[in-house]
Amino acid sequence: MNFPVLCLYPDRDTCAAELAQVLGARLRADQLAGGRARLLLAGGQSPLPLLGRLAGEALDWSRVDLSPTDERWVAADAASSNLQLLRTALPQARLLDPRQGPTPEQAAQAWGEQLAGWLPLTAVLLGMGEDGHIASLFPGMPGLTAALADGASPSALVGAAPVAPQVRLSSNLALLLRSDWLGLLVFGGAKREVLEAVLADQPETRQLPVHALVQQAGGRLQIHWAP
Ligand SMILES: O=C1O[C@H](COP(=O)(O)O)[C@@H](O)[C@H](O)[C@H]1O
Repeated sequence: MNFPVLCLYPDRDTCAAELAQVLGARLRADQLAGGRARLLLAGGQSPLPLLGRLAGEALDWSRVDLSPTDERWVAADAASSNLQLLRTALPQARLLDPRQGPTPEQAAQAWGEQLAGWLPLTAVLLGMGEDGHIASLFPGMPGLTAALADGASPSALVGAAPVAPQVRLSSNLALLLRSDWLGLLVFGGAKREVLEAVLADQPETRQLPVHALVQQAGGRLQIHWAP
């Protein structure tokens, strides 16, 4: 396996500023090439310092297609909605709501089909939980093996979180990997310990979704970490 690229920063603001520039440059390049830029961003807390800075990048946001990497099955405007997080920070982007159907299964199917039409993506920025989950692919959840399978068709699925809101929608790993730029944003000491164990291929980490990400993406993955 080629090792992921590790980018270590002294603090979260420095990390966010650097990432905003990197992502802005990627999105601009696809727009200058005459197309639309296509971006998937993690939800949760970690992207917060990044999003405001990203909004300040000189881009034609109306030509950026944006979707969360995963979503909680809550109202689109709920405080815990990943879409709401993105909509608040980047209102001018063309946002794709993962709620593309009346049930989680129907929504995941239709959302996955729309995302598959965006491939290859310009950039994907993932987050990670302390339990080693990425997007809404949680350790031990039903359907995890298929969701992480190398060579699966890019799609979306219904995920199951151990904490509320438990019903999730998530891109599968194959879809997340179909990106010209792939990053993992990780803050804090506890998550760093998880990552170091994964990078050392310690046996107890081999069932973790982030382990599958590291193994399958290898040197294409950039890990951005700050305390
Ligand atoms: O539930 C989720 O968790 C992860 C990690 O979130 P964080 O708050 O610890 O940064 C996130 O990447 C994912 O998109 C989200 O739905």
